Amino acid sequence: MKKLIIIAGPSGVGKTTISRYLTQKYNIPRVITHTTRPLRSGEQDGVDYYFESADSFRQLHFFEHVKYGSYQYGSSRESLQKSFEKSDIVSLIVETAGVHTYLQELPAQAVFVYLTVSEPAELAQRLEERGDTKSQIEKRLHSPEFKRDLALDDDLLQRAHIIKNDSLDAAKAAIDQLIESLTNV
Ligand SMILES: Nc1nc2c(ncn2[C@@H]2O[C@H](COP(=O)(O)OP(=O)(O)O)[C@@H](O)[C@H]2O)c(=O)[nH]1
Ligand SMILES: Nc1ncnc2c1ncn2[C@@H]1O[C@H](COP(=O)(O)OP(=O)(O)O)[C@@H](O)[C@H]1O
Repeated sequence: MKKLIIIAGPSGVGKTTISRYLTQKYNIPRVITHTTRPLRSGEQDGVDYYFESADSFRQLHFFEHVKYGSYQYGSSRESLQKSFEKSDIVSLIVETAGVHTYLQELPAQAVFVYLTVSEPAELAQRLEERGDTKSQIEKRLHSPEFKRDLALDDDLLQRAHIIKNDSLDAAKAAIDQLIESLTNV
């Protein structure tokens, strides 16, 4: 059975870090999604996202898409298929509306991982260390989407594997356990 590990959580919590760990340790590819937001320093088109214009974004075939902050984000059917051609287990980073869509549309395949931290105030510092500018951080932290993704509704809470990422080593150990449980069935 194919499995889609859906990773969600607020900005700076470690979604990208954990998905990279899955690729490095388990060869689990990430479904590359599409966005109209500009590249951050260090990001690459086709690796971190497919960076789109408003026009090119409109022409894609989306499984689901959302507006987050000032930009559009979406996962295309093509990208999902491409990842499943490489591996039976793939990961996908989406915000919580996207999680709802996948849990509804692919209930048997979707494995939902929600990352948290004990001190949300630490997230701003992580974003700063990542190299986000002060104005990007301010905008993000004040967006309604960021505030919403600090917690889960009851529906999502029931389906979530909640992993605390205060310590990266502890989070990786929790992910290791999850992967073991998926590959032992
Ligand atoms: N629903 C949905 N959300 C996405 C998709 N791609 C990225 N996101 C979410 O968009 C939000 C903003 O992503 P990004 O600008 O990279 O910021 P970051 O969370 O600080 O790394 C994050 O919560 C992502 O999970 C997508 O294809 N669909
Ligand atoms: N447990 C942790 N403790 C401290 N810093 C972390 C931890 N996990 C990730 N980071 C760092 O925090 C920053 C944000 O992580 P990232 O994976 O980009 O978050 P997200 O994709 O959820 O926005 C990165 O610089 C990353 O190296």
